[in-house]
Amino acid sequence: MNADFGAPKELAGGLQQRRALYQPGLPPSVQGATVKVEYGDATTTIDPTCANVVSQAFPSTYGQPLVSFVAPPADAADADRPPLRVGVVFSGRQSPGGHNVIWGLHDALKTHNPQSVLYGFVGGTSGLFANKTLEITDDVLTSYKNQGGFDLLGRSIDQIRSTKQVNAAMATCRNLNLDGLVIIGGVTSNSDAAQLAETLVQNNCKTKVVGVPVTLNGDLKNQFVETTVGFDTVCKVNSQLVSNVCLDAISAGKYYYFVRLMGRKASHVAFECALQSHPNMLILGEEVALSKLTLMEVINKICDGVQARAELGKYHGVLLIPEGLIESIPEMYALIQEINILHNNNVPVVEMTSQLSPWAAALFHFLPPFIRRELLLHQESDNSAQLSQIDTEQLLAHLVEAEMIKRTKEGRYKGRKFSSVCHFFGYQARGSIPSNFDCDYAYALGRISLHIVAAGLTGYMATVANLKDPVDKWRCAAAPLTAMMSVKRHLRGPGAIPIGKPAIHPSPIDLKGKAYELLREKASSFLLDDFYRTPGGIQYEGPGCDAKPITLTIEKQDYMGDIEILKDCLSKVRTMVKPGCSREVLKAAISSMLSVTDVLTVMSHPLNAELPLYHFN
Ligand SMILES: O=P(O)(O)OC[C@H]1O[C@](O)(CO)[C@@H](O)[C@@H]1O
Repeated sequence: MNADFGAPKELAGGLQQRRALYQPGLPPSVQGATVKVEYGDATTTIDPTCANVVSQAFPSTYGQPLVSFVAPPADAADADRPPLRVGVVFSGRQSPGGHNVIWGLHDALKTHNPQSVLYGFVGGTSGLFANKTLEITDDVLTSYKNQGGFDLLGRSIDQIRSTKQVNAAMATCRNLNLDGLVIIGGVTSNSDAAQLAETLVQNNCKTKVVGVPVTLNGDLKNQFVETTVGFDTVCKVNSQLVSNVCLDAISAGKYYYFVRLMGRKASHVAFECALQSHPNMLILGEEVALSKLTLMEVINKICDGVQARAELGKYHGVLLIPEGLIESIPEMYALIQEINILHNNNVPVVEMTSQLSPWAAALFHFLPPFIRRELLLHQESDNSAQLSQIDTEQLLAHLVEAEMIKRTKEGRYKGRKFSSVCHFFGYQARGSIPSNFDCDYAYALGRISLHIVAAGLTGYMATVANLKDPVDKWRCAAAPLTAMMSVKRHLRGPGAIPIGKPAIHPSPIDLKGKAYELLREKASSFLLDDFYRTPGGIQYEGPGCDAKPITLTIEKQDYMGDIEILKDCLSKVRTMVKPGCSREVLKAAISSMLSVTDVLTVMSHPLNAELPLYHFN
């Protein structure tokens, strides 16, 4: 582990230094030293059928109200603000923007009272357990502002769960006399934050626990949380990489690129990247799980696509695969579960295959050796397989090739030989310099975290609503972690019994949502027309620097659109179509050159009816 955490780092000239000077936008309500805290309705849980289980597991922190932070009235008396002692820990995996949470927290803490102290736990959760701290000061932060990675403090495991771990965390809180502990991470870390908050209350420990939604996966999403820190950056970087391989593919016309994207079980990253770069195929884990597609059905679906393209004389293509796809295929999921049980029973890896059920063993032996080895790796802290280590893209490419050879032999496929190249895009994007959106969002969440502690609230997550709007319209709030919890069930349907411990679970893609509907509409055009889009690299200044995730924008679209986007679209379209053209021609022109968000905005804008008129005035 790096012994040098917190040391100033040398920023290369140019972009990196300019980024360190970027001042994140801040919603007006949290710009001052104090905020007005408004309490809303008491909460239950996202899934009301689990309310009893959650309330029993969290007797002290269940049912707390929603909280909003608004600007105090101009004539409000300046209240006494005693100094606070706060700790912060990176618990979840690295995600671009994480450093800005600490920066925002630090600035709010010092504005609250300059005597306040912020401790960062060195080495993540293991630093929290061992009370290894670094005092965060403005000097320490200087070279980490708006920078990628989690290298200011580092991280270890995303887990504060066992009795030993919880007791160690509590001992540190007591030892440092902390008023607050801010835990940065995704669904697993925030579930653990809820449990720690409850335990601290029950043990009369004064430390207030706050969770911050930071994960590239974008899967901590619910009625309180619109998106997570890092998702935007990671999708932008990956979309650029995907679009690069699309252009490479179409240039030589000889390879199918199979690209697996990080994001764990939910397919948000792959979905967003598909909307940004328009590859030929996207296999969503959520669709596969819903339709209960077997591995060979997935393979046949891909082969049908390859064959349809070959009939048009196309022997290249780009296919996106979420890393969680493997667990969405029912028989693979069942096999992984059997392996997990063997791990939990401490069965040595060499003995595992002999202890699988007959059908699981048959499937296991059907798989190529590299996948077998990867499936046997020890599971993650959330009991899922080590998805980043399983080369699902290679498995699919291997099986598609075998199926295309079979179809050729049977005379069902007469095209050229199928040829593939595989990629896994994950770590490359995870360490990226964060986008403006992630810098602003993370900084605001850091500031909100301090207001949660100062208000004496525990077991809350810092949240921001209205994210699709400019920063001055963002609404700052806090939601109880227990309100986001549910319990896994044995069976589907009304008789289903909740089992296991309450937790915040990853939210899948909404297959009834507007973004999905849009993608479905475009699917056959994506497959056959090579409707590739080149979003380019992240823009930090100038046009495009304020772009938000497409999925966030579409789902939150109020259909009044943004007049500026509309005008921009019109000026581009003006160069493409003749005056008086039909609506269809206009729509085709818009679709061919603009992003799906822009198309949606333009086509659904109230001015749309007058487009041809407006366009040529
Ligand atoms: O390989 P690592 O660093 O342990 O983590 C990989 C996992 O972390 C994430 O990047 C973030 O949760 C996942 O998408 C991925 O499966």
